[in-house]
Amino acid sequence: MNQVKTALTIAGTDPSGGAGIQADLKTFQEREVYGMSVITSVVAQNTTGVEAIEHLPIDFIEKQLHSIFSDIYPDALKSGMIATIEMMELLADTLKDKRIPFVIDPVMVAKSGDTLMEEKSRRVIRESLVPLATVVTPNIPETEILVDFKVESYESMKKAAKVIVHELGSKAVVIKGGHLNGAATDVLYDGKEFFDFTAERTNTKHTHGTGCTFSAAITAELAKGKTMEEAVGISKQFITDAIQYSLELGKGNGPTNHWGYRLKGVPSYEKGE
Ligand SMILES: Nc1ncnc2c1ncn2[C@@H]1O[C@H](COP(=O)(O)OP(=O)(O)O)[C@@H](O)[C@H]1O
Ligand SMILES: Cc1ncc(COP(=O)(O)O)c(N)n1
Repeated sequence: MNQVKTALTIAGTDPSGGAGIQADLKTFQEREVYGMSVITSVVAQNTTGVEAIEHLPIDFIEKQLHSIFSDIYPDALKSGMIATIEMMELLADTLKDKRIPFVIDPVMVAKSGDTLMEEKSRRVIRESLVPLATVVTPNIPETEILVDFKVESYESMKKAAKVIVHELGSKAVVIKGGHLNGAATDVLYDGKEFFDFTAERTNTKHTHGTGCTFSAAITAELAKGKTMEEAVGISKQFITDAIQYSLELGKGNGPTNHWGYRLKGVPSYEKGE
């Protein structure tokens, strides 16, 4: 039997199941890697927004990390909601000598507009975590905070990508164009070359958890040993299908559909429409 690959997510929770740890674990399962999780913050949220946030004590996050790394060593890991400077420092300290792919989704603000990362931590992530990343996956507003200039066009995405790799020190970056108009184009830069990943924009408000799902898919593919270009390509297709078949659940912005890719080519009456 082939040895199963393992992936770890270090992030906050979403009890409604569309974003955060829950989205990551569903994605790991769909991408056929064994999923593990370390919870940083427990978030009372749903498709309409965030009601309350409780950060776990820092020594308890440390204990969870110890439980993982002393037992089932992951083949790749990702971080999502890392709200405080103490959490960033703990993570940096834990990961600095570990030679496994590390995907950072620099989650700052939820789609609902609620803050998920303390204001004062937003700049600290640049110095503490980004230099350790194999790849960072910011959306446009997060990119603007990382690079300190406006990103409103494809050319400025490329300029920001260069800053994130050459000045902030990440090995690679994928800047997600979900927040711009027109086609959904993401730009991967690996320090040498640019690669574009473009998909038709789906006209839907049900995009809760898109960033989490996309970065979890990249993590799973890197765990399997795919190259960065392959991992991003597979994950782009995965998230495009998940958005195309997103779910009208809840009263706000519904979640993406983690098994969307399985519905392609399936007659509509079997899709439950
Ligand atoms: N309406 C859409 N149709 C197709 N792809 C989309 C749409 N919105 C976002 N995407 C894609 O989903 C992924 C996540 O991007 P984005 O929504 O910008 O992240 P975040 O959740 O961090 O804000 C990217 O690949 C982006 O291009
Ligand atoms: C715990 C947690 N992590 C991340 C997001 C961002 O998800 P999105 O911006 O796609 O709603 C979220 N809502 N909750």
